[in-house]
Amino acid sequence: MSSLKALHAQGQAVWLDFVARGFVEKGDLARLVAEDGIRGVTSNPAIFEKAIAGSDEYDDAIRAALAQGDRSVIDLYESLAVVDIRKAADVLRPVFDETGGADGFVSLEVSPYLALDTEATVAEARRLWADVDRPNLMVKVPGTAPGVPAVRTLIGEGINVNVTLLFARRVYEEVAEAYIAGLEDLAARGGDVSKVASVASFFVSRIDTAVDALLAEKAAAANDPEEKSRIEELLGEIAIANAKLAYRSYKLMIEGDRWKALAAKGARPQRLLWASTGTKNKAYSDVLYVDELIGPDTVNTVPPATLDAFRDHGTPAATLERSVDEAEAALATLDRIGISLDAVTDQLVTEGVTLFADAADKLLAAVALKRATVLGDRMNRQTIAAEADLAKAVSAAAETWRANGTIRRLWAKDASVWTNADEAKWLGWLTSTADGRQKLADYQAFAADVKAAGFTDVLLLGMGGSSLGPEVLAETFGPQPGFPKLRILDSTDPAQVRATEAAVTLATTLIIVSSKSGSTTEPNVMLAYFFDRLKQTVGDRAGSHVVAVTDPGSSLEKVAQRDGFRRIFHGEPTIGGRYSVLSPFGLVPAAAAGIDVAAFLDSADVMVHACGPDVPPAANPGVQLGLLLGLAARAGRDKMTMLASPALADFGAWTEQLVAESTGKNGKAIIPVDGEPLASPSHYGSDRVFVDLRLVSDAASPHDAEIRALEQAGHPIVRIVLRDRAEIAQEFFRFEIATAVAGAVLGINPFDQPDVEASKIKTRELTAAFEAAGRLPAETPVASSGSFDVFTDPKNAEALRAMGADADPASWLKAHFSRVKPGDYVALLAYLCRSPAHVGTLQTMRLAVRARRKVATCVGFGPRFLHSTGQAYKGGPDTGVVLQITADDHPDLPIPGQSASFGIVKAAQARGDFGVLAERGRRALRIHIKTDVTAGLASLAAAVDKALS
Ligand SMILES: O=P(O)(O)OC[C@H]1O[C@](O)(CO)[C@@H](O)[C@@H]1O
Ligand SMILES: O=C[C@H](O)[C@H](O)COP(=O)(O)O
Repeated sequence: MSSLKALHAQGQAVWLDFVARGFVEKGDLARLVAEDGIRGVTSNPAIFEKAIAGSDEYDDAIRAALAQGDRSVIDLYESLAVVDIRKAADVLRPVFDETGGADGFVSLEVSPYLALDTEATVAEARRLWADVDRPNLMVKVPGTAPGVPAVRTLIGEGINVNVTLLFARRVYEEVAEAYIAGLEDLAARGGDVSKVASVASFFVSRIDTAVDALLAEKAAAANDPEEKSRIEELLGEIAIANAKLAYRSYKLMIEGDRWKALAAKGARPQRLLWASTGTKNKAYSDVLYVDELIGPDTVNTVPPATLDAFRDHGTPAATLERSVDEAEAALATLDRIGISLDAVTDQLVTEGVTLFADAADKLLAAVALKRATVLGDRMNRQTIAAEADLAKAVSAAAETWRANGTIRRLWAKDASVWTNADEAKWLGWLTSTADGRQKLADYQAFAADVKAAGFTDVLLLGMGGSSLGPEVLAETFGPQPGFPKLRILDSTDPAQVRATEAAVTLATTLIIVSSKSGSTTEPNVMLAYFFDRLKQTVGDRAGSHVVAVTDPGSSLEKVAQRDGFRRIFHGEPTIGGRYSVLSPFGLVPAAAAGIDVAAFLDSADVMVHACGPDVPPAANPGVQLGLLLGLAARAGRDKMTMLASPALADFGAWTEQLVAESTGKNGKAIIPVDGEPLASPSHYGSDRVFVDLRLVSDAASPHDAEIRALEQAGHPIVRIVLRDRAEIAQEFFRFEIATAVAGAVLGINPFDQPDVEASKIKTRELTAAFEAAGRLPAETPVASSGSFDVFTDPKNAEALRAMGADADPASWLKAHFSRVKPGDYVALLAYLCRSPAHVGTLQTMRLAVRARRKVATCVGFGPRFLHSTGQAYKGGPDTGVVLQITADDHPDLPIPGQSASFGIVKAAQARGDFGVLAERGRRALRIHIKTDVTAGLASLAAAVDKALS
C-alpha cells in the first residue's frame, strides 16, 4: 500500500493543497486520487495567484470569456477559478459519492478583502456556493473575529465550510462552537444536518516560522547555557504541540452532549484539517508536519512537494495523540520564557489576511494585464512618462493605496478616502453605466421617438456638467444620419443666444433643458426665452418640443409638468453635475442625437472595468492617472495641459470643469489648461503636466516628435490613444476616477464647489439691486479711453498704481501683466459671444502671454466658465492673474417675464465673479470694451501684446 494510502488507514484523509488548470485537465489530479488516495483539494488566493499569474495556461480561457463580452477583472478571475474548482470537484465526485459525502471536497476561498466583514463574507460565500454549484464544494471562510459568526450562518444554511487561517486553539474552539450552533440552527429549521460538512483548517508551519524567530532571539540573549539549551529545544516543536492540543479540544468537543445530540441526527464532526504543512525551514524534515500529526478523523492538506516527499519517505504511524503531555509542557515553557503564543497567533491571523490579500492583489493585477492584452486597442491605451522622482512618488503612492485597499474603499464610498465630509453622498457616478443599461430600452425608445417626430435640431440648454458632456458628444460624434443635429447653448450673452437661435429651425427643434438643481439661473432664463419663441412658432405644441433632464422634485420638474413637456428624465441625486455625463445628463442628449447608447455604455464600461475596485493601483489606469496628477500638483506641476487630436478637441472643455471644480479649493488646485496650442519646451515653465489624447490614426504626426521633446525636457506626459473617436466614452470614466483619486491625494473634497456659490450670491445681490432700481449699481472706472474702461477693486488698484498704472488703460495692462511670475497662470475671462472670431483673438492674446511670460494660459467665456474653471480661479491657489473682459451688449435681449435682460444678467454675473476674486485678494483687472465688440477685442489683443513687451 502506498504510504499515502496508509494514512487513510490511520483515519486521516490526505488532501492536496494545490490546483491549476492544466493539472486538472491533463488528468494529474485524477491520477493522484487513484494512485495515492487523495481525497480532497484546497486552494487559496496564493495558489491561484501562482496558477494564473505565473503561467499562460489561462490565456485561452480569458480570450474566450472576453469574446463573449467584456467584464470586470474580478468576474474574469472568478470565472477561471470557478471552472477549476468545478473540474476538480468533478474529479473528486466519486470519492464524495463513495464515502456518502464524508470526503472528496474541493475548497474555494472567499475574497480575502472581506475577511473583516461578516455580512460581505456571508454574501460572497453564498454566491460562490451557487456559482460553483457542486455538493462537494467547501467555501473557505477565514477564522477572524468577523469570520466566526459567518461560519455559523453559512452552516445554518447548509453550506459546507472550510474555516481557514486558524492558529489559536481558543479561536478553533469558537469555530467548533459556531459549527455546532450552525447545525443546531439548520436542524431547528428542519434541514438535514447529515448533508453538511466542515473542516477547521489549523495552520501549522507558519507558527514554527514565527515562534522559532522569537526563540532564536531569546536563545541569543540567554546567559545561562542551560536556559539557552531549554529554549533551543523548543525550536520546531511549538506548531506541532499547539496542533496536538487543538486535537485534544476536538476530542472533548465530540464527547459533549450538544455534539452527541447532533451526531444522533447524522451530523458529521467538523474535522481538524492540518494546513500550512509544507516545511518552511529547510533544516527540518520535509515531512515533519505530516509525520507528527497523524490521527483519526483528521485531514492533512499538503502541497505537491510534501506529497511527493511523504510518498517517498513518510512514516504513516499514529502520532497525533502521542506525547500530548510533552506538548503541554513545551507550551508552558514557551510561556515561561516570555513568548506569548496568543500574541503570535493573533499576529499570524492578521498577517495571514494580509498575505492572502497581497496574493489577491498580485493575481488581480495579472488578470487585469491579461484582460488589457486581450482587449488590445478596444481599451484606450494609457502610458505615463515622468521623471524619476515623480515616477517614484507615484509608485510609492500606488503601493500605499494597494496596501490600504484605498481603491476598494473609494468604490465602497468611504468618505475617509477624502476629507470625511459628505463625499459618500456623491459617488453615484461609479455605477452610472449599470444604471444606464437598465434604462437602455427607454433611451432607445426616446431616440426612436425623436427620429420619428422629424426634429432637425436638438438644442440643449444647460451649464457646466449639464452641458459640457453633451457638447463633447455633439462635437466628437457629429451629426448622425436620420437624427437631428445636437447643439448646446450655455451662455447668457445676447449675441450668443441670438446666434444659436439663428442656427436652428425652431419649428423642428427639440429643446433639452438640463439642470440637476433646476434652479440654475442660465438654463432657466434660456428656457424662458426659447419656450416663448417656441410658443410664437408652434403655439400650443411648445411643450411637446421640450424635454427636461433634472433631479427628482426640482423646480424645473414642476415647470416641465406645468408646461406639458414631451418628456422628463430624472437625474441621479447622488451624482454631481460634473460627474454626470454617463448618467441621463449625457445619455438623453446622446439618444436624441442618434448616438448608439448601448455601444456608448459598452465603451465606457471597458474603462469602468479597468478602473474597478478589484484592479490594484499599479494596474488601474484611473488610479495611475489620478496619482500622477495629484502628486505632480503637490510637487508644483499643477497645470494639467490638455492636448488632443482635432476630432477629440472638445474633450478638454469637459475635463476642465471636472478637474478644476473638483480640485480647485482650499488654496489647492490642478489648473486645467485647455486649447493652448502645443509648442517647444522653451515655452513652458516647470509647472506642467501634459495629457495627450490621440486617435491612433493621428499617432505618427509631427505632433509626436514635439511631445517627445517635452518628455525629454522633463515634463510628465500622459499619452492616451483611442482607436476610434467613439471610444471617448472610456475617457469620461477614466478622468472621473482620476479626479477623485487626485482629490484624495490633495486632501480635498472633490465633490463640492464652495466658491461657485459665493459668486452666485454676489450675482443675486446685483440682480436684486437691478430689480429694485431698474439699473445695476454704478461703477467708476480706474482708467478710461475711447475704447476701454478699466475696472478693478481698491486693493488691486493701489498695487497697480504703485507699479505705474495711470490714466491710460494701457498702463494698467502693463502693470497687471508685470505681476505675472513663474508658476502663475493667466486667465483671460471674456463675457462675450463665443464666436470663432472671438475665440481666435483670445487665442492670439494667450499665445502672446505665454511667449513673453512663459506661463500657462487659460481662456474662458463667461458665464460658461463660472460653472467650470471658475471654482478653481476663486478657490484654488493664489497663482492666477485674471484679465476679465466685458462689453456692452448692443442690442440686448429681453428675457420674457423678467425685468432683467440677458445683458443685465451677464453683467451681474461678471461683476459678481469679479467681486469674489477681489475679495479673495486675487490679481484681477477688468477691461470693458466700449466699441464694437469684435473690433474692440482685436484692439485689446494688440494692447495686451504691447503691454507684455
Ligand atoms: O445642473 P445644474 O444644477 O443646473 O448645475 C450646473 C452647474 O452648476 C454648478 O453647480 C456650479 O457651477 C456645476 O457644478 C454644475 O455642473
Ligand atoms: O488550506 C490551505 C492553506 O491555505 C495552506 O495550507 C496554507 O499554507 P502555507 O502556510 O504554506 O501558505
